Amino acid sequence: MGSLQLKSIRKAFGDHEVLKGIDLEVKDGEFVIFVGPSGCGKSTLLRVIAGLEDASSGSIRIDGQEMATTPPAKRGIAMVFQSYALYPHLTVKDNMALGLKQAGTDKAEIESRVTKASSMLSLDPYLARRPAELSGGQRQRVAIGRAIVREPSLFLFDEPLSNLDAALRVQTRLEIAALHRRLKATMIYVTHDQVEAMTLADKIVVLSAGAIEQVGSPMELYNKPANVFVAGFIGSPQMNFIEAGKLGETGAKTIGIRPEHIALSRESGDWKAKVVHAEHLGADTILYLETEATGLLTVRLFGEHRYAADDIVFATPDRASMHRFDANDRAITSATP
Ligand SMILES: Nc1ncnc2c1ncn2[C@@H]1O[C@H](COP(=O)(O)OP(=O)(O)OP(=O)(O)O)[C@@H](O)[C@H]1O
Repeated sequence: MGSLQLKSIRKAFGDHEVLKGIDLEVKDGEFVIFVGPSGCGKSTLLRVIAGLEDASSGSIRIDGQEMATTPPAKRGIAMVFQSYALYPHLTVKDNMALGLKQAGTDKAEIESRVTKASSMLSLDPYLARRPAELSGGQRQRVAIGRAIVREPSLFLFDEPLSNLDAALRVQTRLEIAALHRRLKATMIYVTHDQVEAMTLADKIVVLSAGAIEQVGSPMELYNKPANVFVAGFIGSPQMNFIEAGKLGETGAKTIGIRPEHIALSRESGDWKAKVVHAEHLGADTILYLETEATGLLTVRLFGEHRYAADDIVFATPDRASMHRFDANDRAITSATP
């Protein structure tokens, strides 16, 4: 079990209100990811759920039980930090077992849980080592193992992969996805990484300045962003925003078009443009264009292309994939599907 309900959670540090009334439902077994710009309150929200910070007001329920006065150790939560927070003088095995020992768990039970977690995370060869003798990825697996042995109803991850290099991030990301499938536990995860958010989450929560902008599955957020903020935040490279008037569009203030929804040709198309810069990434080509009609435009083409700076090209948006936003930056949803 591990459902979570947050109602009107507020948190202020002095007169700085960091969380401005958060309402959120997380179902048992869901993988929920918090994303948002630096300083928007992601870590604070996670810490409030864990009980490491008290909310200024609001209600936190885990499996229906109010947690406001429940200390962190009694919430059935395990938290995995970016910094691993392992004890340097203890072996891997003792680091994993420590929380259970402190809780007075029976020796045989500790042995059995540590053995199970260690085999799940391929840590068996390292059980006698100390953290300093491990790679960053191995240390993070120990931190995850220490969380698993507690058999929590809720796992909280605060940017667990951000200290790892690119290859290890991918590997550990796949391990976390497999772990979620296997444990069927509820996981709440903070990240800056779009790929982590899009690939791991059942549900993404987009936060901005202490408030929720939108909650939805990765594809809902990509295909149907509720407002300009979410449209610009989800997706890389970022969506292009064009003043609707420039395109002769009435009834909208801003038109959004993703870089991957624009076709390019040397011969003809809707908008004549000059290539300002070309990034050849192998699988993709990212082009930055200057157009008279729309101003700066980013285009993402799949595969290799020979476009280069100063080339004259023609860009044509896929009109069916355009997003329309009103004067309040909210998405205009068409009446007809
Ligand atoms: N203990 C504290 N005392 C005062 N202000 C704090 C404290 N902890 C966080 N803040 C402030 O609260 C705001 C939100 O911080 P938080 O760490 O939750 O953001 P975040 O979204 O996790 O950011 P990042 O992505 O940079 O980690 C920031 O403005 C931060 O300075």
